[in-house]
Amino acid sequence: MDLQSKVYVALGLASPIYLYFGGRLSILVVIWTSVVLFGKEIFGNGGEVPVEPHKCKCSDKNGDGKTHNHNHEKKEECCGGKGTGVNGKPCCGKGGKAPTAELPKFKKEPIVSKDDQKPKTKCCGGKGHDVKKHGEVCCGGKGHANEKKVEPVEKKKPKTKCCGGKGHDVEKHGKVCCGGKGHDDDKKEVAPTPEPIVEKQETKCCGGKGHDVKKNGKVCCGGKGHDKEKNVEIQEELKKEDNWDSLTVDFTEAFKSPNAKATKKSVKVFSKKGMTEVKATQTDNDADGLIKSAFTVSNIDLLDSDIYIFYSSLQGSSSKAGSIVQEKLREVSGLQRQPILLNLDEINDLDEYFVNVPSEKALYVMVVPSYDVDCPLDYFIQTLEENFNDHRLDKFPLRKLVGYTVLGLGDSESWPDKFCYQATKVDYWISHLGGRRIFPIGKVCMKYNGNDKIVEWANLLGDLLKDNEPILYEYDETVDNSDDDYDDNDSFDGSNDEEEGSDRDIDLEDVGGKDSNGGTRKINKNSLEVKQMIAKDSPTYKNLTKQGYKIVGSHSGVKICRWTKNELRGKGSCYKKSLFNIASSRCMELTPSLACSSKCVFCWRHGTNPVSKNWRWETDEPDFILENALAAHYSMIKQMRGVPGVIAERFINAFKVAHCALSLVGEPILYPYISKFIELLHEKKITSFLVCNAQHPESLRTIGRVTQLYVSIDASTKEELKKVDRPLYKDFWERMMECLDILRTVQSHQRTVFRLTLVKGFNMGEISSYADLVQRGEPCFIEVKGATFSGSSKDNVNSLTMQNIPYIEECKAFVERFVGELQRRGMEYEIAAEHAHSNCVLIAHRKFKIENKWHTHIDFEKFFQLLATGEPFTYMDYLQETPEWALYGNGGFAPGNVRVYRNEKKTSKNGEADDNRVHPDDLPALPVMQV
Ligand SMILES: Cc1cc2nc3c(=O)[nH]c(=O)nc-3n(C[C@H](O)[C@H](O)[C@H](O)COP(=O)(O)O)c2cc1C
Ligand code: SF4
Repeated sequence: MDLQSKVYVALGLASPIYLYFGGRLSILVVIWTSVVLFGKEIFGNGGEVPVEPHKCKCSDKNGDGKTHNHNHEKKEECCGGKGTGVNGKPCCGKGGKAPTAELPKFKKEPIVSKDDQKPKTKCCGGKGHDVKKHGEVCCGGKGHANEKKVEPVEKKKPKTKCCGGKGHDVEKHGKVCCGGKGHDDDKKEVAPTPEPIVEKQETKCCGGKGHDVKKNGKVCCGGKGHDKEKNVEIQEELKKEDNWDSLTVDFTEAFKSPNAKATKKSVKVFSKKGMTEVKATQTDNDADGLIKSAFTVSNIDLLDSDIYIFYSSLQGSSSKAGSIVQEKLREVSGLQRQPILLNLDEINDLDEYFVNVPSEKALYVMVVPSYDVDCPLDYFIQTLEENFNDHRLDKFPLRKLVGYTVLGLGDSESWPDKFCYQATKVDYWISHLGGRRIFPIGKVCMKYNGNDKIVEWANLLGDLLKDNEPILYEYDETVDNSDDDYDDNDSFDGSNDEEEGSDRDIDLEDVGGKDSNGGTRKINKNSLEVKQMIAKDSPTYKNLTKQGYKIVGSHSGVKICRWTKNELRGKGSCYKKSLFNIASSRCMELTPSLACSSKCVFCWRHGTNPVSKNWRWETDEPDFILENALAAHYSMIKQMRGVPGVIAERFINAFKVAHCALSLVGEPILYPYISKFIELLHEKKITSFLVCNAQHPESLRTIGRVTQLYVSIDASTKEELKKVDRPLYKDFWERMMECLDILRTVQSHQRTVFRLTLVKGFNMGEISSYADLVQRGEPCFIEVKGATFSGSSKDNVNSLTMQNIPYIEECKAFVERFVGELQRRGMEYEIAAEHAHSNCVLIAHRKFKIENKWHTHIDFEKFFQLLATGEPFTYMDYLQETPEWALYGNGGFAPGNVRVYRNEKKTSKNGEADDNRVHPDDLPALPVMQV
């Protein structure tokens, strides 16, 4: 009953009594009625008037603007007549529990978030609490200030914390300090509008224990309450950090620490001349929380540094970003030397930069994208990690740098959880290798206006170079073993999630090894994540398919080469027809590993394919690969049916693959089930021609029966091999030597071939050293082939031009000198066969010259018969005579084909006649090099 009704009832009862009994009795009746009807209002809860049901006179606008009287089941549920509910609930308007159906009333309030509607707040008991956590303002221990809760500012500022009466900052908390007396509403009304950064930043008080700015996103108050000025400063910084997406980040302010030199502890200070340590005295300035004893300070003149900008790129944006940074830094006045731009993926030996450094003033700028699929950067990160865990190396090799910074490119919209995660990894490992971060990691979303943000970042970096303020370096050996360095920046996955088990909780696992200084080194588990080698949505996949490769599963590939097509059309076969009797139209080129452990200069890959020293990807089953590879191969053959000149008989036979060239690109022997795969080939009566890069002796040793086993010998000396193959292994030469020993011993029953790919200017000099290798490996054959031109890439510092492609005469001259040297040493090798069109010549051991006739060809039927017996056999058991046309001097053009001569003579870049070389126009866009 509302107040008005109660008054009417009281007057109604009192009037007739007054008329009959006079004034006194009527006054008594009025008093009694009032007690019954207004008991609670008049006497409070302690009155003797009825308690059940509890009555409440509620002055609230219950949506209808009227005053209400209502009952509560229990008096604790009463709002005390204020018109609001208790325990954070709205007023029920009727007494009793607040019905949830009334929530729409609050939804009208734009300031009420979903969180506010959930009755999950708990009183902190006067200890002060976090708004974000509790969803309301602190009541100061006096009970919840309900009116405050509906204040717009309060609702929009759900994260403010009560300072517990110690005073706090307006800007940080979005309101004026209440001075410990409870929050002043008036002041709150004039509080600034909510900052998005505050909403995102889950600041927590450390409880006076002190914490790190970067880690917690703010300056420590030192337990004395938050310092206004510092908070404002950091707030600004956070605002900027929050704008990673748009990268309007003025890092320079964050780095200009006016008190940096003033602490009482003695810290390392590097003089302007190089990195000589000098003593510096610090005054007491620890209060700003930035300076720790572990920090080092450098005031080296960055303008005098040698800047190296490294980039890694799959689709070109990081390459462009690297150029932008280079250009912007060039504009920095006072910079002593021009910045150097380097493609990480083309660096022959990463150790030259990441174990040693190129100069004592080197400053590295790392421009890196992120890919959640395999990309060349994976190898770089793996290398940094391996270096960190390599006890043979200096513990902090990158301390020799003046400093470094990382610019990450990514896409925060499509990969919000992994935004620029690889940039974070690069930053992490460089800092762990001793690098000093001179500028915060930049993270640019390239989705919209990425290049503008890069320019901005580069300009800020340029400003920093000119800035004379000393720089506090976080890194020192004393902080080396902190396991939470990822916290220093964004979380590992790009989020600030503090949930347990989130990616950020990087568990640095003890791998048991001791570092060079006796300390235990840690390894990061996440960096060993297993990816697909060539994921379907990866740029590498697109790149390969564009070039005509069919990707099988996630790491294998097939492609039909031009010789297969040529033979189908009766236009000639490949050199393997001349040298070994392989029918090109029935040959499938396949690799079970598109990744390689080398980066040969003559390889078509130009650094875009995965590289690795070992297998680190998801693995497909061998039978899956074979079935799908055959299907893919046949689908490509099928496409040839409409091509003019296709010979029907050859076309039909092409659907019965007889040979498998396990070369194509990549390193087939990297695939862990290579022996099983070869067995499956043999079961299908498909011969196996396996080409290895002589870098995996452990696999070569255990490889099963192969029809023909190749080892690539791309150079005869250690220096040349490094230049030509750019192997990933540091002990590449020793590995090659071990492979040669294996051919001579363990695998001596196999039909072994040395494959030499001649590249002018790289590996055509040292004949005598080649002879040494032959002496060591004792191969059955030596196949010498001029490199073919695979196009060049501007990023590939070692990419070849036509000048590096030898003529057939040059190849022949080389072979003749080579054989002369072998014979001079008493080794029984001779030139046996050739395929002039491919610039290819075969040297064979004299044991294949039976009754004065060369037997370099293979009897395939015999091979399978021998295999079926299960008995041991050797290469001598499945020989076939080499036909006349294939012998050296006869050109090697297979009969049954019509040789096509070009009308126009092609010329190379320098205008020289090019008729003896394979012209680029003869080749697919990026042709297969070694078939
Ligand atoms: C297959 C694929 C995966 C990607 N994964 C991520 C990722 O995990 N995190 C991220 O921030 N960006 C990711 N990106 C976006 C790229 O990092 C971004 O486009 C970058 O600019 C590419 O640099 P690049 O052109 O130098 O290769 C991915 C892009 C592609 C195509
Ligand atoms: S040519 Fe072969 S061994 Fe060399 S990088 Fe290419 S795939 Fe690897």
